[in-house]
Amino acid sequence: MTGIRDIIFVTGNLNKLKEVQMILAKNESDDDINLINKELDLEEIQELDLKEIALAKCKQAVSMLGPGHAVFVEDTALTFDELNGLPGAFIKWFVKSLGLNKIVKLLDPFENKGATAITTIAYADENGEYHVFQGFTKGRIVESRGPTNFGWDSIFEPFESNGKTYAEMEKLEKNSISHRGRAFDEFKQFLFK
Ligand SMILES: O=P(O)(O)OP(=O)(O)OP(=O)(O)OC[C@H]1O[C@@H](n2cnc3c(O)ncnc32)[C@H](O)[C@@H]1O
Ligand SMILES: [Mg+2]
Repeated sequence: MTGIRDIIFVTGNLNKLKEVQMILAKNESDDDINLINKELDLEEIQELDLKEIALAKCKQAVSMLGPGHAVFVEDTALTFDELNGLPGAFIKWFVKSLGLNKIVKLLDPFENKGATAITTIAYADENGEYHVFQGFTKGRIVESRGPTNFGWDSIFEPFESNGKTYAEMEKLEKNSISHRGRAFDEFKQFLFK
């Protein structure tokens, strides 16, 4: 499919929105997305299955917006190697209730500080069909370094970043290796295939 398409992104997270706008700003072809942000209060089901969470979020968005729109949501998780998939999607509540320093301390008993950042995108097309895309970035949990304005950016050091935390990286650099950047690579491939 070619041309400009209106796609609604439902999120209340401005940091996320800014990254997604940057990621989608330039396409390889003439195709383009006109990204429309809607801030709807979506309930997040308590689940470990990331695809189920994103799909449930997207279905809620569709029921609030009505049929006929192309709409997507994304849900971002952080899993620790030693905690078998946790905190996963619950990372949001860990950041809110514990704060970054206590999250780092959770891993004190373990030598392995390995973690994986995962973005799951759930997209409902104009015909009401659902599609899911994911991106993964591996790294490790470190003492907080860099600005702390975006979630757990300052305690996650990707293996591909030459020792920088996400928070210490330029946005373009982060997007080029990030969980979000990779999930949107998949999404764009699907949209413009
Ligand atoms: O409205 P939505 O899109 O749901 O936005 P949210 O802030 O609720 O986001 P999530 O449900 O995906 O929760 C993910 C948590 O991880 C944080 N987060 C998301 N992407 C991140 C990134 O790239 N780097 C660091 N923290 C991130 C975010 O601030 C939340 O605390
Ligand atoms: Mg959320």
